[in-house]
Amino acid sequence: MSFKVQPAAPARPNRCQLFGPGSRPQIFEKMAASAADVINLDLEDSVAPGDKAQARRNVVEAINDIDWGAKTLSVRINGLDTPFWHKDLIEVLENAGERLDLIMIPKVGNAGDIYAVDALVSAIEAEKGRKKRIGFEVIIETAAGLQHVEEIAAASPRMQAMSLGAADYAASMGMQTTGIGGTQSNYYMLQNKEDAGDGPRARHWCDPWHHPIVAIVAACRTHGLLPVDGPFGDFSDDEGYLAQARRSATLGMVGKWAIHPKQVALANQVFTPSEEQVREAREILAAMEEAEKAGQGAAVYKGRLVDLASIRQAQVIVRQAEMIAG
Ligand SMILES: C[C@@H](C(=O)SCCNC(=O)CCNC(=O)[C@H](O)C(C)(C)COP(=O)(O)OP(=O)(O)OC[C@H]1O[C@@H](n2cnc3c(N)ncnc32)[C@H](O)[C@@H]1OP(=O)(O)O)[C@H](O)C(=O)O
Ligand SMILES: [Mg+2]
Repeated sequence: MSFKVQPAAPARPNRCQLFGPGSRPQIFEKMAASAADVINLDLEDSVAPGDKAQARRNVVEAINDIDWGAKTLSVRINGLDTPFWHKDLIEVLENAGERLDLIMIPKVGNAGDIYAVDALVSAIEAEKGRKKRIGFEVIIETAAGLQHVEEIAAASPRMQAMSLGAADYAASMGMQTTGIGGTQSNYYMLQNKEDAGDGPRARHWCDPWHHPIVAIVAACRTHGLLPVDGPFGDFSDDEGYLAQARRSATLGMVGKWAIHPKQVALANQVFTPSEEQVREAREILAAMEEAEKAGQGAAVYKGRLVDLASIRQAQVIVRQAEMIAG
């Protein structure tokens, strides 16, 4: 273990973030009634340029008037390369009440982007006498964002979470795909000719999102943030969504976006530890307690080795379950 102890991420559930365009106020009450842990009211890419001003007014009204219960409430502003982002912040933070929790900053390229938003948010908070400090979540969805992922994670004490935005990431990297997340038909390994013999050569699907996911998880875990998987665009493909979410959960992410309400239950299913997983984790902790009493650092559980690292792994699952249960 390094001398610097790994900081804990914010202790709040973040299994599913449900998005809705700020220009579509008819769905806001439905978003509030959903089972998502986090709500993202969008001012960015789901809102046409001509609708930005009205969308800001809709979002302010929704923050002030709708009962969002215990959900984390976030507004996604426009990118710093647009003429919209400063007005998003000024109009929302000057007019919305203390119910707002987070600002989501898209297409972040380096720590300087966070510094700029932090400076403006700090000035508005001070001027308006806002009591609750607004937190930040960011989207890693450009080549520059990925290159600077660690400095971005460390950029401000306001930072709480980081998501992968698969669509803009693919565009920025020049990837040959128009899909938003999931398996890509042309990204495969082909079985050796010799191994296939006379039969057809098998294809093994690779995961084009693996590298950015691991980079985001490592940056988040180093600096105490929540790593989150972004959108899966084909909302008619539940199996595809589940497969993507399971890969992200296995790699350490805590949740995934929903761009349609039917994806909320799928995310909650994957990112809530199952009773079986929790029981097994508790049994491992009990087995290790017995081993420690007997002066041993390792034990056998269901025919396999468990040791001090197994305690830390099991604690991740038990803590997740306890935090979700409240
Ligand atoms: C890719 C990058 C991104 O930016 S992703 C995030 C931005 N995108 C969005 O915010 C889109 C959010 N989703 C929607 O706008 C809609 O869900 C839709 C357009 C995808 C589909 O809407 P539609 O109304 O056609 O869908 P129906 O199946 O008819 O709806 C059924 C029912 O649900 C209600 N509904 C629809 N959407 C939502 C929602 N988001 N939340 C809550 N409820 C919703 C709808 O009103 C219907 O209700 P009913 O009539 O049954 O009462 C990323 O940055 C990257 O780069 O990767
Ligand atoms: Mg995007």
